[in-house]
Amino acid sequence: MSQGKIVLMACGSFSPPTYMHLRMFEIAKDYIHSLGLGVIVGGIVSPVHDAYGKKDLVAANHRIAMIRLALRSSSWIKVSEWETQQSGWTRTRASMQYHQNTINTANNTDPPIWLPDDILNVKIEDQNSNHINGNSEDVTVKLLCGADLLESFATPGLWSDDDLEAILGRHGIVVVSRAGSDPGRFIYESDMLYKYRKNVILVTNYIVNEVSSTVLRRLLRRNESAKYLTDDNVISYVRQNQLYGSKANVTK
Ligand SMILES: Nc1ncnc2c1ncn2[C@@H]1O[C@H](COP(=O)(O)OP(=O)(O)OP(=O)(O)O)[C@@H](O)[C@H]1O
Ligand SMILES: NC(=O)c1ccc[n+]([C@@H]2O[C@H](COP(=O)(O)O)[C@@H](O)[C@H]2O)c1
Repeated sequence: MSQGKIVLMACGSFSPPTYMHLRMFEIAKDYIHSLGLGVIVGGIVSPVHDAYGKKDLVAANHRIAMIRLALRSSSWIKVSEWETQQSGWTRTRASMQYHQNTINTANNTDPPIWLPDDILNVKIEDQNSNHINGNSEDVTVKLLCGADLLESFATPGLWSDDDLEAILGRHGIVVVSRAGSDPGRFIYESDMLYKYRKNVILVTNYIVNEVSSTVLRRLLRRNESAKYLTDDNVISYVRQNQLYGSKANVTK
């Protein structure tokens, strides 16, 4: 069953970005194409606003610069600065709607499509909010996430039921497995996820890789080597700017 044109959107801190943050786009794209579940026409990395306030969240300008460095070799994944430019934290549902509306308003041409970066910088008030599911040629923005983010749906008070209904019902999500997670069981045990299970694409990552931003930050602040866990340019950027307690003169 084809679901038409899809843009994958990953939200998170990306503080700093790791290879796995980008690898999950490739794994998801291959899976969706191999099963004919849709046509991936783009990928968006949407870093969270500074006001999200998570521990070790460095300023958005640094996180965006690092994501750009890590994405230099990608032809289809782009960073969106939009969330970071709002006056505060934006709920994921609103961000997905904004990006979907923007893409569909600006771009109803044949794939491969992509938008110039400046289109992603428009304010939400400028958007036509009635665009969702209006045209069969429209792009659907789906949330791309690891199984831990899916499991956060059950954290009391973190996600509203309305938002989950919209994300699952109108957009859909693509979940990449992580070590120790059982997303299939998690979906079965959640009434909300079970109701919308046909809009949840579960992707098994057989090449398990548990690199995380936490692991990278630990290595960097201890001035140990973080090489081959993220792009060399990201590591250099971290050291040059002495982020996460790292030192500028370390070369490994
Ligand atoms: N190793 C991984 N495998 C699958 N998904 C991952 C992996 N690392 C991160 N992700 C996913 O990337 C997205 C962004 O995550 P986030 O920025 O919180 O990264 P993180 O590395 O888990 O961060 P931190 O260690 O700071 O909590 C989330 O959907 C998360 O599930
Ligand atoms: N209600 C919501 O929309 C909601 C709740 C919690 C986290 N999130 C998003 O999930 C991501 C979580 O990132 P971390 O895993 O780095 O904390 C962020 O992009 C954040 O905005 C959204």
